[in-house]
Amino acid sequence: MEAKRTLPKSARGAGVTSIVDGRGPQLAPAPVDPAAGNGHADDHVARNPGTALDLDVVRALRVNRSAVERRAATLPARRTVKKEWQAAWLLRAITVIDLTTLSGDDTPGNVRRLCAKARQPVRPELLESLGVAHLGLKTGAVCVYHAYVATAVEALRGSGIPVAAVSTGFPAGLSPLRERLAEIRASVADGATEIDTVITRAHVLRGEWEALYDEVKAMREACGDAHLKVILATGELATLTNVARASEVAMQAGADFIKTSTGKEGTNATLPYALVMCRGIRAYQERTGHLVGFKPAGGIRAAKGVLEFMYVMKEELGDRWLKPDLFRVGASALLTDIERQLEHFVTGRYSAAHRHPMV
Ligand SMILES: O=C[C@H](O)COP(=O)(O)O
Repeated sequence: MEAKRTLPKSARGAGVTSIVDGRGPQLAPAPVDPAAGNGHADDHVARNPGTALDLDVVRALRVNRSAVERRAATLPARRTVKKEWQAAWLLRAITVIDLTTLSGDDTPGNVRRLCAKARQPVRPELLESLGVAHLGLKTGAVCVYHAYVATAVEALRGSGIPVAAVSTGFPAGLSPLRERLAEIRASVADGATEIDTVITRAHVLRGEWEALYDEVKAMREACGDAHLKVILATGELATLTNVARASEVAMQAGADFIKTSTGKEGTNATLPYALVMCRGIRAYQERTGHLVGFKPAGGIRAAKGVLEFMYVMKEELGDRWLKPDLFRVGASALLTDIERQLEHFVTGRYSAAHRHPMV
């Protein structure tokens, strides 16, 4: 009979509470113990209250594109995780996925199936083989259009999985501000506890930082207790300096997370955008003491790809930013590849993607 592989004890283990720095060529395992931060309710940082708009800080930001691109190009080669450590990191990745469906042909049935997948992201027999069936692995959130918030809330009841809504005239965000704010309030009223909003890109392209600050601040107010993820649509902001400045303004205005993309831009999440935004988060924390989360989203479909974003988090912000309250990955199809990789780890064989349907 074929021997199945499992995770090493240290990657499974109760009591593993942080990702430990690897001294050798490999990273140490990511913790996959719920006590190490798989939970949602019990592991939240204090919210970023924002600050007054500080234009001196915003205007002083400049990004050297070629330096950032060089760093982004070397990062995946310098950091790799293999075999059982990779399986452990992929299990960790599942806990930060905002499992997303944002299609014109979404239906209540699709959304319910996606929610079932969020509750049980990996087939039970695979989790058994990996020795982690007891962990109650689930995704970070389910992310849908406002129209499906109530459906998702109902389907996820009792699971502890939050529902995130893309509100504010997603993806272009060009409807009148009062309508965008009303949409946020409606999503919160329907039970969304996380709101992903888009910004007016023209404010960034024209350097209208006060207008951007006021817009994000109004969105934060409309969210109430719901957490605000501000989508910058980085692929439409023209320069990395604009990405850095827009990140800073969004954080000053009270963003709980800054997020790269809607998934609908020509260029979505990339490592250079992630580097610039994570460095902005670090500088903001050093200056104000407030912690802001990061969410790369759009076009992240391969297990290898999500690991690269995790390396950025670990290198630029540290282990604290690898938990769901400060790190999410917005993705509609990534889970399929992660499950395939886990199956390969356990059985030595790849299965067809259609054996891991999302909906
Ligand atoms: O926020 C999430 C994105 O819209 C998902 O994009 P994706 O379909 O390319 O994974």
